[in-house]
Amino acid sequence: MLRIYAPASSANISVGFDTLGAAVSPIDGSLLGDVVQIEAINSGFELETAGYFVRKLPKEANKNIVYQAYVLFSERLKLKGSKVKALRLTLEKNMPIGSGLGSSACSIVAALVALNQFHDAPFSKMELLEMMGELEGRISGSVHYDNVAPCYLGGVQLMVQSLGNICQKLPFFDNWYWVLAYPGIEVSTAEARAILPKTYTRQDVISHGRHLGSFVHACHTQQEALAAYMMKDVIAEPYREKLLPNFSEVKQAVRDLGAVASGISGSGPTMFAIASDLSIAMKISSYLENHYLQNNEGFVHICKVDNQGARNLD
Ligand SMILES: Nc1ncnc2c1ncn2[C@@H]1O[C@H](COP(=O)(O)OP(=O)(O)OP(=O)(O)O)[C@@H](O)[C@H]1O
Ligand SMILES: N[C@@H](CCO)C(=O)O
Repeated sequence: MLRIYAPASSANISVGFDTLGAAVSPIDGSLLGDVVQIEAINSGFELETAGYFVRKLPKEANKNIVYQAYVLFSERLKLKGSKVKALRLTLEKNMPIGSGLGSSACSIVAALVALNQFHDAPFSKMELLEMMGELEGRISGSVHYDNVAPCYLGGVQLMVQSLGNICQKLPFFDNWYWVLAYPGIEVSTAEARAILPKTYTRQDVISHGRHLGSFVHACHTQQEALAAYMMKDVIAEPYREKLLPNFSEVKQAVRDLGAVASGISGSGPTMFAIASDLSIAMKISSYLENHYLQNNEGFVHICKVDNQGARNLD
């Protein structure tokens, strides 16, 4: 029996819409992600579901993205001249849906990594990642890798999507704490994408290029202050902030508490704030608990970048 854990991720990092994403793990050692278990059975295929957020999943099994991952994996395996084994998949759905923490990515990545290992790795990393992107595209309406890539491979990933590589790992700042606050409400990624403009002004395009280029340069040259300063979003945040409760007020407050950067995690409603010091991260965490959470499904975690990505639990 195999048990694969796939961690939460924070896409965009303000400055890299659809092109940057970080895998994250709570510093208290708790697991923030989905788990997929796979075991051999005598014949056919079975899907079981468990976990706190299972009640939020579609009732029809074939709408569960884990089922679709199984179908896609089987089709691709057939193209390689092999057949899928008889197996039972169990999804432990620990991640809230529509959270901005890459919930569907966690399920997709855990399922495909488990299926690949169970069949003795017929697919390369990039082949598997391409399938992950396809499945993520079915959910959000367009293929984007900024959750699945870090969730699968760990670290902060830049989507290069060229010359045989979907992504490459960026050097980052080991001392940065990510305070992630999920308010407990749902924002659909597809809807949060639909409200974005179809075109941007030349000024926005120039600003975006300058911010992203400078951010990547700052990561490579380890200029922490420059990287934090460049974490500005002209593509999504101005149009999405209305989907988040009191976003601009809360953003200002976490800045006043010492966050070096803050913004929307993925398509929201989770907010992230970055602190280079644990005591500041703790102050921000308690502020967000008291001022950003909307109900008792919400939570705040102080995290660091998870450099491992998807992994075996046993
Ligand atoms: N295993 C699964 N996990 C999460 N969502 C699933 C799963 N299977 C099917 N879905 C459906 O996919 C959609 C996920 O929506 P959406 O992309 O907004 O959420 P998300 O992946 O949780 O977003 P985010 O990346 O912001 O966390 C929902 O309609 C949900 O019912
Ligand atoms: N880059 C995607 C991430 C979705 O989690 C978006 O912002 O729509």
